[in-house]
Amino acid sequence: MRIVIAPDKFAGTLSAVEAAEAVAEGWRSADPGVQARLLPLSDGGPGFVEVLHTALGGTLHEAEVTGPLGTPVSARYLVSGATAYIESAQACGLHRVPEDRRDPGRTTSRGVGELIADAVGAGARSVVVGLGGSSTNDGGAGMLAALGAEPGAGLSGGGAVLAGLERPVDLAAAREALRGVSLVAATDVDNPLLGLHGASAVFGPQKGADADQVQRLDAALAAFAEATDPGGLREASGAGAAGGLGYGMLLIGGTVESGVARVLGAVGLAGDVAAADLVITGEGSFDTQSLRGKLPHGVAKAAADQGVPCVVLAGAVAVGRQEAAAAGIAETYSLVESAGSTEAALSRSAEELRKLAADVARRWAGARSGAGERRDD
Ligand SMILES: Nc1ncnc2c1ncn2[C@@H]1O[C@H](COP(=O)(O)OP(=O)(O)O)[C@@H](O)[C@H]1O
Ligand SMILES: O=C(O)[C@@H](CO)OP(=O)(O)O
Repeated sequence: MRIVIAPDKFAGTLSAVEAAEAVAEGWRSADPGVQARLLPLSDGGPGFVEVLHTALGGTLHEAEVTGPLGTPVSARYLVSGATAYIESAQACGLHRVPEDRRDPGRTTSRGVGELIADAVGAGARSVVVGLGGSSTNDGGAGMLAALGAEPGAGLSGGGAVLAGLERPVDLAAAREALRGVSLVAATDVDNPLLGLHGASAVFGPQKGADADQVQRLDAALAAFAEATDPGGLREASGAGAAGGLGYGMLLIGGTVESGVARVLGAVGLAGDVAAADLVITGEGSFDTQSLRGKLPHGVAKAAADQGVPCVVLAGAVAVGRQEAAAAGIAETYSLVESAGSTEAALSRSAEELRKLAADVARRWAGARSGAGERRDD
């Protein structure tokens, strides 16, 4: 039996690499003859650099940059050929901010701009920035300031102070810094910058904003949009990704591309799927969002395109059997169910994922030999 194990991270408990390894170990324990191809994946959020490095090789560069709260953090980006892959969450991710200090009015994306400048300085002609898992809501203002936008000081203090911007922001130096460089925002978030579906309203609460702060942050981003772009970039799909970092990148000539498509293409998923009997994917929470372009959906589609069955092993599953089947997913399995409780699934995630994978392996082995029966959980 040949299987491809291609999960996203289980946010908060397992990186994509750890999840893939746990599934492989569990499966092998029940089916030692299995040929397993491990392809841990990312949609541009946390894990982006690690999974691309695993798949592509290349050189990791380390840089000390401004963290989300203004203190330095160490971040790594990948250089493969003339392309640099930057993971914005390494510079300004939510996981970088202790829970009691979460405040999307204060956090800055400045470190992302410092990483872009570092990569361009190292000779990159193409810079792909993975967006997601951010702690920020500053429209990419900090990133732009690090690349030379003025007034720099007014742009690096987080999202809230943007409300006080009194004159147009001068983007000439930031655009000049990227002359001749292709800049790509890799994300599968299609939200605009502002309003009901914008960065503040949709992603502000997970970063610590209450309803009042969401309103204030949205107004501050509107002031930033007035000071930066009289045109329609604020409406663009993906402008609202990573607290508006998508918008900031669009302002300096960036384009938005699907992070899932970028990663699946870079790791060559289609070729591995074609040679497999079964594809396994997964993530922390497999819900209706997952069926709207998130990573497991992309993997399931790649499997369906080649007529290979796909199963999902997730922390929690909130997708019905029919919905999953319509997305080309044969079976879904939940760690919360197999471990017996959310607490157990969260606290013993690797061990429980190994056990679940072994159980699924026995069912598939049984089904293949005609002696067993598969069922959807
Ligand atoms: N081991 C686990 N067991 C159960 N649920 C998990 C586990 N790990 C993560 N989760 C759930 O998944 C959620 C994150 O969802 P995930 O799909 O990984 O990320 P995102 O939605 O940011 O892409 C967490 O908030 C948590 O509720
Ligand atoms: O960083 C963020 O603001 C959001 C959207 O880009 O990320 P995630 O989808 O990982 O919650």
